[in-house]
Amino acid sequence: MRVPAGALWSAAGAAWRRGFSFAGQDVARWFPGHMAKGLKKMQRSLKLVDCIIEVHDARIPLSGRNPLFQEALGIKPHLLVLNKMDLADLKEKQKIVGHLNKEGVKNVIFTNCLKDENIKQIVPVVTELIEGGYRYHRGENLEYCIMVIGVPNVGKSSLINSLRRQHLRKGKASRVGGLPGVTKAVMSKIQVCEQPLMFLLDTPGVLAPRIQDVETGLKLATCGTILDHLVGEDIIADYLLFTLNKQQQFRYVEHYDLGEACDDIGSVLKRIAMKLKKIHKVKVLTGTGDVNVIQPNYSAAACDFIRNFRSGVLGQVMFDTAILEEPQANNDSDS
Ligand SMILES: Nc1nc2c(ncn2[C@@H]2O[C@H](COP(=O)(O)OP(=O)(O)OP(=O)(O)O)[C@@H](O)[C@H]2O)c(=O)[nH]1
Repeated sequence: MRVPAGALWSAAGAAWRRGFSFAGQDVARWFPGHMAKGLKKMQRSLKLVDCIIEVHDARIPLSGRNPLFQEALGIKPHLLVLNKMDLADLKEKQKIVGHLNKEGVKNVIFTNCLKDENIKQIVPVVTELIEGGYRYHRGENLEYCIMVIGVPNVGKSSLINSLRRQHLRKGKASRVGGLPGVTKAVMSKIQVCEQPLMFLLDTPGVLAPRIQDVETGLKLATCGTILDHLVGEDIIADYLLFTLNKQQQFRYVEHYDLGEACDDIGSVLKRIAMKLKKIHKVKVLTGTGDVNVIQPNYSAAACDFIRNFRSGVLGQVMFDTAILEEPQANNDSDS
């Protein structure tokens, strides 16, 4: 039975954090250097490419994308695929698309690569973009070549596999992983469609995300685009709890049988650990020597909380609602 959100919003809610404290976080450490190399590799293959499909996470449609790639890779027809739509709260979908349009991103498709949702929309849009552009005038060569790019773990390999399932009825061509940075192989050309003949270059997921501030870094981390240990599971779990509460997404309360929502990560993790029976022995130094104390395993609880969120069990979330509310400058250039 689902408990109504209002019932979980106890009087304590009034005392909850209005903002998240980002003090002491060093985002410069969060992104490994190999990502810069990826862009160089992509530039080398660019001559082959007719269109770029940029994949990003639908839960962070307005943050973390790196607009520098456009400069580095040149002006090519561009489609933004906002993947993992099954995990995103898309009540404000039209607003999101409007915001992106104003930023110059004209072509946006929301997808779920695990269930092949909306995947069939991609080839017609890409075909139209290429034929409407410079390529159409090049004549005889009717083979289209597409480059897939994006920050780590947003589903680039899953998209390629999904396109193949939809158009070729073929199985996996591209390795899919649960951790950021799985796609490291040299770029290979993978056929995704027969009519028109279309190939994709599966690129490494090495576009460095753009981190304007610590909060953007935390959004990216919570969505799994940075290895958790670089940021710290405890910090990710705390930011996740803050976001779930702010959006009144209280499924975690039911899932972990907590009774009511709470804004204190320490007590939430303690209760999760107890429920999951995740406890461990810790040596405590006392005046009379070492004593073994049984304590809740906060790290294990944090990992479980984050993993369940990423699998969708704790409900859908939109991390960029605040950006949608901000006034936006009109930057209506081609993208
Ligand atoms: N819920 C959900 N999960 C998805 C979707 N697409 C991909 N995933 C999962 O996201 C994780 C990353 O997917 P990949 O396809 O490996 O992502 P990638 O961008 O190629 O990753 P890198 O190799 O790190 O660059 C995997 O666990 C996928 O199963 C989706 O639409 N919905």
